[in-house]
Amino acid sequence: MLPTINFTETSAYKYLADHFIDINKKNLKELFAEDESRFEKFSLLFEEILVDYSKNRIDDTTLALLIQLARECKLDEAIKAMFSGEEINQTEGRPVLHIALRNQRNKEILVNGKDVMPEVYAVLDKMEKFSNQIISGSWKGYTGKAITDVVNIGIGGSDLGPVMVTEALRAYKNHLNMHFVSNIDGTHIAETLKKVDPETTLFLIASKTFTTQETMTNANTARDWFLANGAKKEDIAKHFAALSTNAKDVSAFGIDTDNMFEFWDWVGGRYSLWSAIGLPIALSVGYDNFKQLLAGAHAADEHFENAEFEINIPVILALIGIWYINFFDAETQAILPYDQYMHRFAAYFQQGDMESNGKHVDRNGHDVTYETGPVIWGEPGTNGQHAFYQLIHQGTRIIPCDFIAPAQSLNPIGNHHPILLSNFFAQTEALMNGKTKEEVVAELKKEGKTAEEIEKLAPFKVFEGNRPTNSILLKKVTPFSLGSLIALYEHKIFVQGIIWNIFSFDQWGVELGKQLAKSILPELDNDNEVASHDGSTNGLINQYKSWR
Ligand SMILES: O=P(O)(O)OC[C@H]1O[C@@H](O)[C@H](O)[C@@H](O)[C@@H]1O
Repeated sequence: MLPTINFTETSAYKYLADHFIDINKKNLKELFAEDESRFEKFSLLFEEILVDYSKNRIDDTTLALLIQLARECKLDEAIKAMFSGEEINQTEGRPVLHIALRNQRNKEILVNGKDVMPEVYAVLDKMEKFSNQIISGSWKGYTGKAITDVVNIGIGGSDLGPVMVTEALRAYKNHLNMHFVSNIDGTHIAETLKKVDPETTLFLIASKTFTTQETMTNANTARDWFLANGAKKEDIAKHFAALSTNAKDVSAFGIDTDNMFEFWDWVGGRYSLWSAIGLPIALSVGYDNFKQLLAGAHAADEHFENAEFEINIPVILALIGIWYINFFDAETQAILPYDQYMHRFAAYFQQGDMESNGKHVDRNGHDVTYETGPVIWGEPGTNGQHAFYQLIHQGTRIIPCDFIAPAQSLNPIGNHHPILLSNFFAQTEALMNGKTKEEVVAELKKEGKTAEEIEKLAPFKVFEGNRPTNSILLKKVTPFSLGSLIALYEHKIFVQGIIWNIFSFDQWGVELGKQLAKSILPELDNDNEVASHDGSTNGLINQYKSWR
């Protein structure tokens, strides 16, 4: 059982509320001027990842109080509970053990008294064998040709993780063409099927439950297309595999359970890229790289489980997030990778964070009286700079940002990388220091503007600065470093959920829309006017019927 402490009733929270009044008067520039050792104090090096959190509106007292808050909320007990396989997903009656999927030290992890590691290793072995066969071409399609294209059909956690990682590790990929179909919109599968040949395509049907409407509809369409283009039912075994926890429905679909890669209900969908759901990753970059990804995540798990809170990256990042959300009223958090390969990283953690911590009921079943999970968003730099950074620099809202960049480029062409990184460094500096009126006036004078022009223009050119950022500098994006980075973010989400006293591993909020869609679908079968809903929904459905 997880602790159920209301963090706003802890003494640390009360001290933080007082301390906030002081910090809120200070700006980051002053904090740096006051303390020359901020960077040394407020940065952590883990493996080949440097996390600099010194450009945050914190000082020694803030951090000490935030850590006291974590202690009062019994974060240490919660971490132990997760790592030891307790049923911490209490609303679904399950443990939360993505850490077991990357456990590399042959340590037993017990679920209901049974060690899950032998099963985990058995599936990994099966993934290794299968991915080697597909990559080497020894696995043949129904006409004897090797597989050239892999189409992963899945949605949410059964899509976003593999998409994000295969893109982030594109520099490591082999000859296989990877495709991902998630949307129920027929366009997604139609456009994908135009690109592939049934004789050389492998379909992976990725669904934890094997009941998700979008995935099953897309899977049926793919199977129909396969059978309509020359293949026979018995050929399905060579071209369809399932990644699922639901063996019964997998075989009812017609997939041989030999081609089923299993995982378990203790793996949450949005934490499942480390499981059989990661098969497209193993296919795209090879099994050894997939194992490196797991190894990187495992290293981060060990850090999270064992490091003192003062030097624990997920704990520090989570607490700083709470500082902004619950004291500065920040509503969003931007994730800004300066790495084109990581272009889906923010989208991935949109699900990871928002589906985990978008909750308004605490672990006692009561409405919370404070804000919980932030809106997560972001795009890769420098694209974002030319689009939405205006609001980050000069808007009215505080938007804490994580800037992420690799020191070494996987495509070191000309001076692209130094230019990219000069922007990465410049942005956090600009956000922190801003530009004063005096600086603006001096600049305008230099440009030869008149006193009148200067007076008019100056207010618009002032940057107040004092805008907080974390900088995460990786030596290089490798399967190992990416695995670590993802796991650090996962654990950050866990820590925030513990402090907010919410359940981070269920997602009841996605069910209502699904239920209503199911009840509306039969109403769309005929042209009768609908009157069973509210006026707006009736009006929309009836207009749709008149236009289709
Ligand atoms: O893997 P499944 O069972 O098809 O589920 C896909 C997604 O379904 C969504 O409804 C859930 O909110 C996600 O968490 C999940 O990842």
